[in-house]
Order: sequence, then structure tokens, then C-alpha cells
Amino acid sequence: MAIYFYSSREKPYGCFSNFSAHGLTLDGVWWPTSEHYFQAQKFVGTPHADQIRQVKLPKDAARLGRQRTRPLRPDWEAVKDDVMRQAVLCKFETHADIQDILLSTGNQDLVENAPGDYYWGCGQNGTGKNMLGKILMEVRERLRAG
Ligand SMILES: Nc1nc(O)c(N)c(N[C@@H]2O[C@H](COP(=O)(O)O)[C@@H](O)[C@H]2O)n1
Repeated sequence: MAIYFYSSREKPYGCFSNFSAHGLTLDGVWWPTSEHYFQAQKFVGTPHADQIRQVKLPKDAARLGRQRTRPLRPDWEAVKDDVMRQAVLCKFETHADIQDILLSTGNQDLVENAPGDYYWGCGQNGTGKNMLGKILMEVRERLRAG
């Protein structure tokens, strides 16, 4: 059976959303959520990356990261999956409680039920790539292997 998740407020699987309030340290600094880290990497090496890191809420980090008033790093399309892998792995390595929730899902498919997102989620009609779900399943396997 597949597990669908989307809102970070849902229990118990809202913690699979990048918007969940689970901070992490990467590149030597603290990020309030994996969404903050992911969005900031679009502008790595510029002051805007740190501006994104410093906003309070993940929805604001996403809004800033999605603005196209500043240029994206030129290799973004090539690196974005690895950026997401790194953020998600670090988040679940950092927080034992949500690591347990991820491991408790066994071999079930994990699907981000994001209606407007056909890349990271499954989209409105289920045909999306579900890359976040796939990365969560990879991370689950890696944590299981120890
Ligand atoms: N909560 C939420 N709302 C949306 O509108 C979404 N698209 C998602 N999906 C997450 O968005 C992040 C990537 O967005 P961009 O590639 O910057 O558009 C990523 O965390 C997805 O899991 N979630």
C-alpha cells in the first residue's frame, strides 16, 4: 500500500514534507527546514542564499526560492536531485524520532501528494515523477543499511 503525504501538519507522515519543522546543519550552518536548504541552494554563493536561510517559515523560503527576479545557478537542473538527497538524508539522520517513522514504513511506496507539483510530487492526476517520494525511499534504504 502506498503512503501519501503532503501537509507537514498531518500525523504521522507530515514529517516527510520538506516543510516540516526539522532543522539540520549542512555546509557548516543551521537551516530551519530542509525546504530552506533546498531553496537556498538555487542561489548558492550569493547573499540571497543566506536571506532564504534566515526567513522564519518554509513557505517563505519556497516563495523566495521560486522568485525568478534573480538568476538561478546555471547547473541547477543538473544538481537539484542531489541537493534534495543531501537535505533529506541529513534531516532524517539528525532526528531519531522521524527516522523511526520513516523506517516504520517498511517497503511501502511513499508519494508526495502535491497536486501542483509533477516533479517532486505525483501531481493532481498521479502521473507526476514523485521525486521526493523516491528520494525518501532511497534514504530509508540507506538508513536501514546503517
Ligand atoms: N507544500 C508544498 N507546496 C507546493 O506548492 C509544492 N510544490 C510542494 N512540493 C515541494 O516543493 C519543493 C520544491 O519546489 P520547487 O522545485 O522550488 O518549485 C519541494 O520541497 C517539494 O517537495 N510542497
